[in-house]
Amino acid sequence: MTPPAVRAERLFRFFHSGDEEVLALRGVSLELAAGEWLALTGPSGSGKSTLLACLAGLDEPDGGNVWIAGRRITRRPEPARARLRGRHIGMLYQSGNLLEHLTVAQNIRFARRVARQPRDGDDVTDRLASVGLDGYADAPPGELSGGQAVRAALAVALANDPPVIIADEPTGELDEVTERAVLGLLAAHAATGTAVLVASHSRAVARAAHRVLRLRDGHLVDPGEYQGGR
Ligand SMILES: Nc1ncnc2c1ncn2[C@@H]1O[C@H](COP(=O)(O)OP(=O)(O)OP(=O)(O)O)[C@@H](O)[C@H]1O
Repeated sequence: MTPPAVRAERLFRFFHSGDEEVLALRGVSLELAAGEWLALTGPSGSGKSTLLACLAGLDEPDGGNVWIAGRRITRRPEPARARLRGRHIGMLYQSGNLLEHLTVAQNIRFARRVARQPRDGDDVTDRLASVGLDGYADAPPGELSGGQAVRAALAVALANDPPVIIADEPTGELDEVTERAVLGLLAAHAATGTAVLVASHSRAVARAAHRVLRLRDGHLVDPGEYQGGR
């Protein structure tokens, strides 16, 4: 049987802030199948970013484990986590994952280098066309509009052709029309078998996703109450 694209089992994460202990995740378990698009919602501070960081191996949970395509990414040294992330996960952030001193095309090629992808897939023309950015290969990120920057960031996140996309509030700064276009791109990727996990406050994201999970105070609220439509 094919393992889930993402599986998390009883994740705990604590932070110390002065004398206080913050329980950012309190036993979160979830599964995401290939081709499934999951929206993660919840109030500010409920643990969404912490959960995404633990799933992507950017942060190590204090308890529990995460498997990406059947491979455990937790309890491993950072280089091993980075290798798994490079091979299996595309990360998309609100603040963008573009290096300002490189052009859009150079950003994509650099992301492929980091993920140890072969050079023969370095032609970025198709990649830019697939996110609606034909003709922007030589543009520096600083000259892109907000919507174009998110599209470019998506092309960078997809540079390693990952089976899993993890996005933290990717449309937070976009107008409705541009947000819809970006959600359309994510939907298209889910339709080709990519697992998509998007943390967002946006109702449009929750409406577009196949399934909605809601975090509150570091744990998932009864999912039955929050099923979203396709
Ligand atoms: N590095 C850290 N050190 C201390 N506390 C932290 C750290 N990272 C997160 N927290 C705390 O953990 C809790 C969850 O934070 P997190 O950023 O995951 O929430 P969030 O749901 O993503 O919020 P938002 O929607 O505002 O981005 C918060 O109480 C936050 O203050």
